[in-house]
Amino acid sequence: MHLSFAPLEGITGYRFRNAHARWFGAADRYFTPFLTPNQTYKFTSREKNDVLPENNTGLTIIPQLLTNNAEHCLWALDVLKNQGYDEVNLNFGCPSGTVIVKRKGAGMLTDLEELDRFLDAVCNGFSGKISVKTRLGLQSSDEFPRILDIYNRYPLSEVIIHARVQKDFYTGTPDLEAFSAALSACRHPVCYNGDLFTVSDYERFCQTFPTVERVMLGRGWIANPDLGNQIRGKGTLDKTRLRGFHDELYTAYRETLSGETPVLFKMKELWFYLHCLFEDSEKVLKKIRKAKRLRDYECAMNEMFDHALIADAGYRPVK
Ligand SMILES: Cc1cc2nc3c(=O)[nH]c(=O)nc-3n(C[C@H](O)[C@H](O)[C@H](O)COP(=O)(O)O)c2cc1C
Repeated sequence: MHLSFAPLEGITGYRFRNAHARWFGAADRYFTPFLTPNQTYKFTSREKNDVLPENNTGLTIIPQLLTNNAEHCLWALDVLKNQGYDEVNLNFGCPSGTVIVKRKGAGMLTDLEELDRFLDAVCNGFSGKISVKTRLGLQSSDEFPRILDIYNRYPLSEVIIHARVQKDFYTGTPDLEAFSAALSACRHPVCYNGDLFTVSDYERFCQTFPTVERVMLGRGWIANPDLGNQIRGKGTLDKTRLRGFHDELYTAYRETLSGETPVLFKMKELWFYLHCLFEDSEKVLKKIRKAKRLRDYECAMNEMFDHALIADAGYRPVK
């Protein structure tokens, strides 16, 4: 099975990916959180840093773009190609309201003629590989057959399906029936994404879909950074490695972000997921979330590491 680390904006940037790979072994591929090419024809420094080859040494990285403008997209593909990336992923899945109103992300699924024109221009203008990460539709997965007809017209290297529709955001359960229909009808390699949080989730999925060779894991792999190894039957999560991972990431944020507030913000986001690994973590998580200074954070974080680890932990949303 090919395991891809899903992009989570604000979390799985280059510092996270490097620390993850060092302490838990690299994912087969890491997708970057979306970069947003626009009329400035410039990436922000955050975006530049995230794809800089020297910030991603030894990792297989697929940069992801969020745009509905073919010219901006082709510019970005060219810049990325010159940096050595011969494969780029297009985001047709972001459900956020501010993205949808601009007809980007899952908003690209609103007007299928526009989607067709966009893919036509981008696929004809770029010689590298293009994959898409998509939702099943906006309101209903009944929309997907028509969307897939369009994907099937272009030489995409992969279709990654987050088996939900836009209006679900991240709630409810993935629509496996619609995924199954998509799997049969798609002429490209298909990668499944959605709610594989534990080894048992993964095994159940493989039993249901024995022909699927690619899955993408997001929240579950962040909540349990050892999930990939556990899926491969060689995971041995222990606090030493987890602490090493934490400390490397914490140090990297302190060295590269200015001031305590952005560092605290990043660490709080990480613990939103990571606390799932620890027994009785709710109270300590609250302390982490309330920390206003790094020294408060360190106290709360040390207290968290005093808690026992849960053996078969998986991501669970905070109540
Ligand atoms: C906070 C957050 C940020 C995300 N950022 C991105 C992103 O930049 N690009 C993208 O394609 N998907 C993004 N996603 C969606 C994930 O990549 C993934 O599709 C989703 O979490 C479902 O997979 P999972 O159930 O394994 O987590 C984001 C999700 C969350 C919760």
